[in-house]
Amino acid sequence: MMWRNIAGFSKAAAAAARTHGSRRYLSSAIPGPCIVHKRGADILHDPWFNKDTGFPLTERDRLGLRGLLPPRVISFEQQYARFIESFRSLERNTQGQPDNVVSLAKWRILNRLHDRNETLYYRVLIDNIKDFAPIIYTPTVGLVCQNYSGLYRRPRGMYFSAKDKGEMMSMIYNWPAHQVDMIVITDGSRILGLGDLGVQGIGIPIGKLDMYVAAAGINPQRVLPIMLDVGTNNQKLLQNPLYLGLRQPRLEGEEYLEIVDEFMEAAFTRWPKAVVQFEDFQAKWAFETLDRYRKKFCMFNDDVQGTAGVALAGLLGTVRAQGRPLSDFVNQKIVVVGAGSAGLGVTKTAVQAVARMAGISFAEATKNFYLIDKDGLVTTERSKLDPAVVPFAKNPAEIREGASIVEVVKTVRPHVLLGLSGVGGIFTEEVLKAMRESDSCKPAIFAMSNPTLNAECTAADAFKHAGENIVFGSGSPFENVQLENGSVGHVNQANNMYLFPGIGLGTLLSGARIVTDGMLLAAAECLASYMTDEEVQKGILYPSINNIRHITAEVGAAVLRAAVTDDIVEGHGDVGPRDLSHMSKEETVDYITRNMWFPIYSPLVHEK
Ligand SMILES: NC(=O)c1ccc[n+]([C@@H]2O[C@H](COP(=O)([O-])OP(=O)(O)OC[C@H]3O[C@@H](n4cnc5c(N)ncnc54)[C@H](O)[C@@H]3O)[C@@H](O)[C@H]2O)c1
Ligand SMILES: O=C(O)C[C@H](O)C(=O)O
Ligand SMILES: [Mg+2]
Repeated sequence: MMWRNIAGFSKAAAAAARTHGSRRYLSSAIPGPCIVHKRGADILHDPWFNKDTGFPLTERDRLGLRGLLPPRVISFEQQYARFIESFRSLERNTQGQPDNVVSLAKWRILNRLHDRNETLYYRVLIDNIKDFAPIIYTPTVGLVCQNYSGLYRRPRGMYFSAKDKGEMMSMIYNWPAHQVDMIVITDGSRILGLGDLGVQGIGIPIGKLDMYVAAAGINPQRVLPIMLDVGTNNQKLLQNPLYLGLRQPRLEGEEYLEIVDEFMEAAFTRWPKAVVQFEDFQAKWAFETLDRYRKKFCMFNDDVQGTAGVALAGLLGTVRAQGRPLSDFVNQKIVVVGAGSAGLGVTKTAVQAVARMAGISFAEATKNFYLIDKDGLVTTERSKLDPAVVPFAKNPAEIREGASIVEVVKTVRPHVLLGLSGVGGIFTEEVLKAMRESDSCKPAIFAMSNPTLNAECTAADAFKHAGENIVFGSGSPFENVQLENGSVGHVNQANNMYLFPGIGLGTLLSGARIVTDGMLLAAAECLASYMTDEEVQKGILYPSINNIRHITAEVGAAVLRAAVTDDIVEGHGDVGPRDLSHMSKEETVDYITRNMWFPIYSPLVHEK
């Protein structure tokens, strides 16, 4: 495995490395120079520029590095092989140890490389994305956030706290990069299904931006993870002497919004062309901030909008998996468990799709959708109904208010059971067995909550109890399941990682100043049509993560073209709006691909 990667290594470098930052190569194999304003040891301590033992002798002379490194120059390929070898040896040495211990050990070795040499780090990440995504992203990133105060060694990203009120406009200039393209921001209030983790939630923007670099080829010098620390309501953290965030309850109401407003103004004042992704905000603030900013700033909420697109692609895939035409989507009965930022985002988007396909009103299109929250089935009988769920509340004459998941499944016999509740194991044996009576010939079960222990069920249990003919998706990765009938039960990772990198990149390269519904729908449709009928009929709804750069280029192109249709593109760099609007679909994909950063060592040129 390792050697296959390394064998493909230099060819991939020549083919994929067309640009490094904004600098174009003279030929596809020769990297353009990279300007550095430091010299000597300062370069070795800067992960953006550091090449460790890889600095050629001439560069060591030019940059004042001679004598600061062991004499032998080690090639990038050798450094790569050395890292992979130490990773494999860590795997061997930790065999038999508890999963959490092994996962954190793997995260640490990758994180150390990240802190030391970003070029090598991103290269090993891109080439081994299937193995490494579960470490730097979901599910291990959840464990990292839970243990962040103990794991903390060096800062990464920026921290804006409630104590910084009035200072943010100047603070934002403390960030060392002149250009920032992608910002991922959280307030730590709903980290995966792990709840309020306060300042420790910074791991999520870091992991998401690592995926931006790996999947979308955003230059790592132009990404910015942001933690908005407005306090925490997590008592355990407040009592932990090692906790690194503000020791106060979360700000609420106007006080809270003033902090977010100030950050948004500061960020867009310094980088007017950046794209901001909101991530893991508790539902009330996820919806409120989306409403507040989406017409004013170039932003989107990944949990609400990215998840909705990935789920819609999965739902359309399940119709194809049944061997039915896509138009049959309007007849699918869908039970959604979880009515928070993700569950509501998914339900609303799926209902809109039904309304569009069937040519009926939104209200009529809700007929086949059943929404369940912590108090059971949501009906109009519920007292203090949250306005956001009102459109989906059922008539209690159909099924009683507060009906349990199993009751709803037994009564409705849904085609799809989709979980976004954050509660591990609530698709119990009884619930899964009830899905055997589904009206679908290929019932679908999506246990989308993260991380792994919060999934509504495991893949193995789903195939065991609901039947071997099901289609299965989960937010966190699970191994495929060997079925008793000799075939393989395919596990789909129904995770917004398939869309957010393309949404961000397509938006950035279009120069659009907002993210429209049309752009988001185009992203979902692109993902939905990515798989062949043959694959979908085998239960494979999403592509392999190994193809993530290709998927992202396609999704990015779809997003950009939708922005052209919406007439909101302003262009990017030398490419103006007219150029964008004249590009064919293939040219758009090519334009997106050429703008992806690829990690190789560029000659460093010192400038004062
Ligand atoms: N796979 C993905 O791409 C993806 C994307 C976004 C969110 N998620 C996951 O979805 C989960 C929920 O995220 P969110 O932002 O919507 O959270 P949220 O807190 O906004 O919503 C959770 C919802 O689940 C309901 N719920 C709680 N306990 C329940 C129970 N026992 N039975 C039924 N419903 C119950 C709550 O009432 C609420 O409506 C998290 O685990 C998150 O990691 C996954
Ligand atoms: O972070 C993920 O893996 C997906 C999603 O954004 C989540 O909040 O669970
Ligand atoms: Mg999220």
